[in-house]
Amino acid sequence: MFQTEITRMLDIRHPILQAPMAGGPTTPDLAAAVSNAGGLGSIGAGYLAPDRIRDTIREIRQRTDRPFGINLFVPEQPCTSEATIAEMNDFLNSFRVELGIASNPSTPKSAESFEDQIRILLEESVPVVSFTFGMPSEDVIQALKARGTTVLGTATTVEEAQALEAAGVHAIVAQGSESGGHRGTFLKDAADALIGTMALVPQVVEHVSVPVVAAGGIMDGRGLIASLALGASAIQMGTAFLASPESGAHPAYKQKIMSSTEDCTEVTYAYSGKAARGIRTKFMEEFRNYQGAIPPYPIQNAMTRDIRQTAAQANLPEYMSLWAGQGLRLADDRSAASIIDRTIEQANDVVGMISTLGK
Ligand SMILES: Cc1cc2nc3c(=O)[nH]c(=O)nc-3n(C[C@H](O)[C@H](O)[C@H](O)COP(=O)(O)O)c2cc1C
Repeated sequence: MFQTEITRMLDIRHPILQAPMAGGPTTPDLAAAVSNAGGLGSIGAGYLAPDRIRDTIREIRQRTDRPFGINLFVPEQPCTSEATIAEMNDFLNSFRVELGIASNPSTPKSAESFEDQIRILLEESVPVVSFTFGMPSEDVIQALKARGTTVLGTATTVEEAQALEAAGVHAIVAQGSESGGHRGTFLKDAADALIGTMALVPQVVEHVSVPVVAAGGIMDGRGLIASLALGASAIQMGTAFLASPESGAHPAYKQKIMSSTEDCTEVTYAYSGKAARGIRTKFMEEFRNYQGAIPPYPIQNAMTRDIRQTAAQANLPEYMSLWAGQGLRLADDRSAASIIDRTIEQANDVVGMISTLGK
């Protein structure tokens, strides 16, 4: 048993958080399986409409009576010109031709209402709420706390961790640059905040007094013990769960996870306008030739949605966003519960091995 500040704070058996992964991978089945196995299951709800969030929370509650988390994107105020959007649309039309979809002259609706999403979380008294892409207002944090919710923020630098602590979060997810998915960076350019987990975690631990959760490239019990040694109170694993049967990731995406190598991921702005790490695709490669500016998140995300959705329907992973971290070669397709069990077993073995060192 590894008891830490986080296991006590979240009332979980193991210091393992399953990363919220918006866009489909995190299903009620996955979150509940992780929570039932003693970790903290969670749902990436950033793209979900408020009613869908409510339904999802209820579906999780039908499957577990253990704590679980819901994650939201802190909204941004994107600013771009009509000319940038038009130029991007022209470029994207070449992909649309390849996929046989009609050209898309208008910018689709880009984001759910954050206020309405928060209202549902307050009404449902969700056990844990986490945020990425920024800091919610102190009013939001206080309102959640008043409902008994534990609030987590995501930091990619020490400064972001300090800002989140000052805003009142209970704990901080330190997201190293190995991480799959979008960078949570919000106080500087994401390209200037690519700090690896091993360097980031102890620096954040030194500079904040709330517990720290290590994320990025952690795939098993070795990563758990390494993170605890760096001062983290828990780990958050995303890629490790992507190919599990409970994950809602597209079958072609799971297949790519299971067959890829550790050097095939890269950080791209192509799909969403925000830095994110994923398996290299034809879509990403063709963006290397793009000379214009990429509209910021969430505009670019909305502009590429039809391409990603059509590609998923046609089973064409080369046009899909295949977010994954650098540890993906250690991913396996076992059940979420067995991933948790094996992580703890392996962590115990590592502790045994370490205790023999120096004897
Ligand atoms: C497919 C995918 C989607 C993600 N979506 C979110 C999200 O919606 N919210 C969030 O806070 N983090 C998101 N992340 C990042 C994770 O929270 C976490 O930082 C990351 O998975 C840790 O690195 P790992 O993938 O190497 O385990 C996502 C990661 C992946 C792989």
